[in-house]
Amino acid sequence: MGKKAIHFGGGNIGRGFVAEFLHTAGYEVVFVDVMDSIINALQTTKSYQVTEVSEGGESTKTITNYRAINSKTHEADVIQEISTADVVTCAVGPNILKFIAPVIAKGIDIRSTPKPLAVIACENAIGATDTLRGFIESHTDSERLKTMGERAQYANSAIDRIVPAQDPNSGLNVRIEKFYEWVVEKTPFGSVGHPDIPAIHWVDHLEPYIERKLFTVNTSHATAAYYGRYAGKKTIAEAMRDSYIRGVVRDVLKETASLIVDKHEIEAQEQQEYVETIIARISNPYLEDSVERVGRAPLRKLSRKERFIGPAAQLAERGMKYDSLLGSVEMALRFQNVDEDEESFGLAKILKENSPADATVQLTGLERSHPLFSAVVKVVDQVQSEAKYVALLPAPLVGDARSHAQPRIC
Ligand SMILES: NC(=O)C1=CN([C@@H]2O[C@H](COP(=O)(O)OP(=O)(O)OC[C@H]3O[C@@H](n4cnc5c(N)ncnc54)[C@H](O)[C@@H]3O)[C@@H](O)[C@H]2O)C=CC1
Ligand SMILES: O=P(O)(O)OC[C@H]1O[C@](O)(CO)[C@@H](O)[C@@H]1O
Repeated sequence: MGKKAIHFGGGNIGRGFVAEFLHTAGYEVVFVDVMDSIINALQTTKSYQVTEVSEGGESTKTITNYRAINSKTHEADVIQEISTADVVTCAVGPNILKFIAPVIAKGIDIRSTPKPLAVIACENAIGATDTLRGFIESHTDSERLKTMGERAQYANSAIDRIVPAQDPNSGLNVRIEKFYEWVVEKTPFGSVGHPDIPAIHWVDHLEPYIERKLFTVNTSHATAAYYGRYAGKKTIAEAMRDSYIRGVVRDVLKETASLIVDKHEIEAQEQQEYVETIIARISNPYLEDSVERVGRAPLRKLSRKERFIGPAAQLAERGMKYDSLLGSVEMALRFQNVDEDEESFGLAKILKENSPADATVQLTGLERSHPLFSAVVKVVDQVQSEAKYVALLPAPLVGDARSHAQPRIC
């Protein structure tokens, strides 16, 4: 029998990154999703295309050998597929891991194949597979947990490839950037050995890779998104063409680079080259990437281990500079009430209903005694005060107040 991978989340990264490389590695891919339109499209087609776009032109790959199951309506089928699969991956968003865990737990529990299942969560989050594993274990009988290692092995990963929102008329086809990086821990596979997926860079220690990625790619990308949206830019490329925003992004990256070089064994020169690659990537004019997509889910992005508070907290602990990161936090706090982004409404509510210190605790998870805490409280206070000021103005003046609130943006 051929190799089989079950992939949760047939969205942009699922189709345009994970499935592409699983397919290239010779796996049959079984997509699992809850969105009828995606499942129907995957069930009624035999192939879709992944097109890499860059200055060098376009190059297209055709993805075949897949099936799809809707876990909302066919959970038992998903469980059966997992029981005989080689690999389970997911790209559903870190907040969805708890919803996919029960079905994975059931599939793992009935496995009788000699080789354990390899579980790799492909989310933008530190330790996403560990998080998924925690949820899977909480849905597994305590007696069965003792032998879990015979049935499943779990490895954390870092994934990097910009897949913007797609043209609604493009069906399953995906337009993406050429660059990609998929780094996965190899130690959890021990003597069994890791799955044979050539696109993966297998490493002993993931932390330097995932911190470097999250605190460079995602910190800079989200900074451009939040400053860009505030300045009325539509896309990240447009934001990055603005000399003020580009300068801010560079300042922020100087701070995260100082942490990465100080903490991990990465040379300053190597980090600088990485920074330049990332700036070029996020400035890519061939990717129509909206500031709303890149800024999405601000509550997650403002949380304790994430792209802003994560590095700023570590810099504060080391007595190093973090003020540019605070600027990104300030702009992220202004990503409120954005259409189709539930978290942006949650953010507005938290800021409206809490004191600056309580809002800081709720949003960032920072301990009140942490050296970064009071600086973030000040920023929260500032954003809350602006909202109160604007709320007091008669409606016709609100537009003016907003334009006065943007003097720093060219
Ligand atoms: N788009 C990008 O450039 C990158 C995204 N990522 C990460 O990949 C993950 C997915 O991102 P995208 O593909 O952009 O999002 P997306 O929204 O395009 O795809 C997510 C998919 O998950 C599905 N889903 C939601 N709940 C589900 C459930 N309970 N069971 C099965 N499927 C479910 C959705 O229907 C959707 O098809 C996120 O963690 C993101 O941070 C990482 C690197 C790059
Ligand atoms: O949901 P998140 O954390 O923004 O993840 C998607 C992000 O990951 C990246 O693709 C980088 O790999 C960004 O382009 C993109 O904004």
